[in-house]
Amino acid sequence: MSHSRNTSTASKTGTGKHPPANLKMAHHQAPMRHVVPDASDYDTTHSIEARKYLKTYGLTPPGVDTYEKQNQRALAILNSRKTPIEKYQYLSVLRSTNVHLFYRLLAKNVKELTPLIYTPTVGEACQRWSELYTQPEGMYLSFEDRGHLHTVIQNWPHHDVEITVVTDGSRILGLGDLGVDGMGIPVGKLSLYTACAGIHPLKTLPLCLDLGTSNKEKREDPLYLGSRRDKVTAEEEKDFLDELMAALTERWPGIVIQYEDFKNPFPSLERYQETYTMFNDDIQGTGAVILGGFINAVKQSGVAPKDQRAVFLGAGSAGVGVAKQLTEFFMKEGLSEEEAKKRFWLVDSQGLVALDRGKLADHKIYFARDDNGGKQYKTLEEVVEYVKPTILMGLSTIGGAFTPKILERMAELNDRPVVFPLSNPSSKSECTFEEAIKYTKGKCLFASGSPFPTLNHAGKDLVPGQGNNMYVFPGIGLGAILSKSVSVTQNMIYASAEALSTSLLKQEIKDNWLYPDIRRIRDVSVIVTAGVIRAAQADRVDRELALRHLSDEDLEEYIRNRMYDPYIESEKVNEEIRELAAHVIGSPTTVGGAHAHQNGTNGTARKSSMASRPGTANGRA
Ligand SMILES: NC(=O)C1=CN([C@@H]2O[C@H](COP(=O)(O)OP(=O)(O)OC[C@H]3O[C@@H](n4cnc5c(N)ncnc54)[C@H](O)[C@@H]3O)[C@@H](O)[C@H]2O)C=CC1
Ligand SMILES: CC(=O)C(=O)O
Ligand SMILES: [Mg+2]
Repeated sequence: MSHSRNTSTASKTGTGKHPPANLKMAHHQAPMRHVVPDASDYDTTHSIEARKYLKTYGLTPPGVDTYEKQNQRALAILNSRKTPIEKYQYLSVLRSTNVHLFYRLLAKNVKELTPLIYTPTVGEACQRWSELYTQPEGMYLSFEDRGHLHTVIQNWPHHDVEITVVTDGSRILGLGDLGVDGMGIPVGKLSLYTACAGIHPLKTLPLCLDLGTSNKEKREDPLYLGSRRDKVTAEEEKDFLDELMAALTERWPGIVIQYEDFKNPFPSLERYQETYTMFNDDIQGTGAVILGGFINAVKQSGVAPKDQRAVFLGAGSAGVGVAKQLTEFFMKEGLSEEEAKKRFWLVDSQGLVALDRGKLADHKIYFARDDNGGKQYKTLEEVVEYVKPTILMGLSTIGGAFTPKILERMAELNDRPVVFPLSNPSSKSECTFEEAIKYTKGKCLFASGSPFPTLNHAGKDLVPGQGNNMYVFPGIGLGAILSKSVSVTQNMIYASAEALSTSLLKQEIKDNWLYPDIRRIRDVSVIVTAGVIRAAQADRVDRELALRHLSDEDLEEYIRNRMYDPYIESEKVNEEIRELAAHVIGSPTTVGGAHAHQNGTNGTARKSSMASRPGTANGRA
């Protein structure tokens, strides 16, 4: 697993200017490490002297790879795997056996690989987690562990965790309650934290809570690896989470905690958001990412906020989270709160959410309509006819719910209808990009939760936007970590959306994109992180006060320099050898008792190819 028992190369020996005392060598003594190698120590790019130093010499084939060759081999193996789930499995093995190679590969192929480690493939991986389980990739805490969570958490082998993504598996994407099989989500989200925001992989903790499952099929599946109990009550969950939050922050006081894919996450957000450095990705991250794209959509559609009419299919955590975030935007654009919230019509499995419909869940009341004249609108089609929306959002988990008829109607009603089918994975998307383009005759402003391929329409290549919280959560988390925020405020969330909306290049704007190219995600995450840090400062929740005095440019540079880079990480072992060699008088190139060889093209002075490149966002509009 990527979180192997041994600490990283860096933490074993230190990477500061002076080698630790126990590694200082007397004359003629060979430098050597007296620790068990960890998985990435077997990297085939390591030089011969590095292998001797790491005591992995003879344990890998004798040839020394270049990064390029190694990438090529890994890609060829990946491409030879036929199905997405087989590719997912190969990538999981790679992350466990050579974490830096995994992230080098991901960095170079982020657009191609993200759908394999994240939505949509992670959905199937979760559905089949117990069937396919081969290796530990995170931490599981069970309801039976209550009272002892603090002790169990001590078993996590890494001492410096900065961020955790925690789920109880009760609403995994649009796939329902998958119990502990939901572990794929924290693993996938944290891989994106590392790839997109450069949080060191060993500082991330994927966490899955086994609080039982309401999924009978799982409970009766002989291979299922969770407890067979039904879902615990809301009260029991609350007590468990109270203990969890205390235990996590006791072991790692600065930890940022991201809640993910809980069936009803509103109570925990309300309970912890001011006390802990936490946020809920499905409510807040999704709200922010959709606002970020929506700000750009408004510019293109030219419809003023007061004239917008938004119909949402789905009134759960994501639906309400997005509607709340857009409400805040409308208010900043000059509408009163009452006027702003009246721009929204939410539809759930019972139809239009209206006050006179009967008892409503607490989180739906804010947007419940009181102007429906006693009439209940049961279907989306009826609501579209009644509201005549400018915006159609899908956060319902119902694949295909945006029917050809509804899409055609949106195009009749608007010059540029906003159509965002945001449910995941692809099978749950309310429509495909192809359907949206076909039935709106290419008029719609489109973003989907899961990726769809580029299309040619009327002789023009159209690129679908991906309205997925992956554009913001890495920056929200990194911003909270670097600013050492005591909490994640609403202004920090809003700032992530605004920053995202400004991250497009001139060409991307010219091409009518709503979101930046995913291949630039690290640059985008720097911009989002900077926005989040500035908001933390404005709210005075930051504790890294020195950052307040940095110019915007210096702040971005500061962020870049703190991002994990898998190339630099792999070079650390060479750095250590150089430092040690400098202390071995008369044998600067003699390591492990053997004569040193040159390490091919992987020169130790190699510059990062990912981060630390100031000015990469120069073309930004
Ligand atoms: N694109 C993105 O970044 C994100 C997408 N999502 C997706 O949004 C979807 C919903 O997530 P949550 O809101 O957290 O789930 P949730 O379970 O809290 O809400 C689902 C909502 O859909 C409604 N619904 C269910 N069946 C329906 C039907 N037949 N007709 C109309 N409405 C129906 C439910 O009544 C509920 O209001 C999921 O598919 C999830 O993957 C969630 C977070 C982020
Ligand atoms: C993207 C995401 O967080 C979800 O679908 O739940
Ligand atoms: Mg989610």
